[in-house]
Amino acid sequence: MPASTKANASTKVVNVAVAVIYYKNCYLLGFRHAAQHQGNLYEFVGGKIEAQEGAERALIREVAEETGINVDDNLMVKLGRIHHDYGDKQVSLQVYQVELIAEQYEQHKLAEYGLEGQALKWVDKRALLAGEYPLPAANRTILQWLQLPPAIAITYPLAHFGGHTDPAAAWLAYHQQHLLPSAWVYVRLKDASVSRADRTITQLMQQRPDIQVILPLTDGSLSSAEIRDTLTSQALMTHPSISAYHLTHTELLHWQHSQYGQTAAADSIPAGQPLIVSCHNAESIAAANQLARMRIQQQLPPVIGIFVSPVLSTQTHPDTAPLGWQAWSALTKLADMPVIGLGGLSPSMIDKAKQYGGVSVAGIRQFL
Ligand SMILES: Nc1nc2c([nH]c(=O)n2[C@@H]2O[C@H](COP(=O)(O)OP(=O)(O)OP(=O)(O)O)[C@@H](O)[C@H]2O)c(=O)[nH]1
Repeated sequence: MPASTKANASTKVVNVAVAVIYYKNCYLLGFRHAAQHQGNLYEFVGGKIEAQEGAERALIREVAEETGINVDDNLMVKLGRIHHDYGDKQVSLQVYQVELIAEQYEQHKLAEYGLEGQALKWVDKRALLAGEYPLPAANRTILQWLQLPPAIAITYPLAHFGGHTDPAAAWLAYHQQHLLPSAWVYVRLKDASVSRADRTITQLMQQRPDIQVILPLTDGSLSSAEIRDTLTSQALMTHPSISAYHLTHTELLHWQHSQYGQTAAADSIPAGQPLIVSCHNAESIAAANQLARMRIQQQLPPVIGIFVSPVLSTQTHPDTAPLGWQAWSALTKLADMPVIGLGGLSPSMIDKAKQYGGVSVAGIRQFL
């Protein structure tokens, strides 16, 4: 690095394109030379975005320069953007997932060194996510993003079982039977009392210890501080099956506009888990980006995804006009975190969602 750049090292933000290259469960890592910034650590392939160069072009160039893999025609799905201050250097990472085709993987799977002499390694996703390969601190958020599955189930409302003498028992029996093995499930029981909902969710997690639960922070009308004050609720919040807390669009905007100021409002969002947020428009995506930046700055578990909805029309919200794939795609470009499609979708639409800029699809009927 030239001396003139060093003088501004702490203030200048370096824009970096990062490629999470994978084939099935194999992920490509490079190893940073000891003399490099964040040296002696693994990294995803990538490098600085040149002036006048977009992130995707930079990524194609860097991948070709560093590995010889031509990803010009590969589908790139944006995962998000991370601003990280290393103290000696500030970086803004624009992170994309790049899925190789079998032929590309076969051609490059035995390469031990890249074109710049750096060591390369294909690693198993499970070991990568378990932290077996030390990466720069900014990459912690990327590993959390990569936990998101391609499909997320959302539970039926209690009213769906209204014809039963004990709707909560029927809700429990149905979901216990129908959730797929190891499913991620956003558990909504907003039409039950909070204590009843929390008891039922706890029972579901006991009966199905394989599932990963996304837990609503509130019942949608009260602040998080006012609910979950029973022992059951407190135990629920820290249950090992909880993968993320969920904030609604309204809660997100409330957080942003809080009369107490953003720091106090942020304190009302529990620190312990990653967050998933619902967004319907550019305004709420901007708020989600703001929340995500704050979580990273405060070294709290990040915002791992946003539901952007409704993509298509749904039976549950027949009066809400759907965004349609094009408008949905335009919204995904604004997000600094992975986007999950919701509204009128089925698990088989994951490839279409990826083409339009999302990483996962979610829903009720087709997912249970
Ligand atoms: N390529 C890559 N860079 C990363 C990752 N995570 C991360 O924080 N970075 C940071 O992003 C910057 C990437 O810059 P770079 O690779 O083009 O440049 P460098 O600092 O290694 O070398 P240079 O300044 O001599 O060109 C570095 O500061 C690096 O620490 C990652 O996963 N891949």
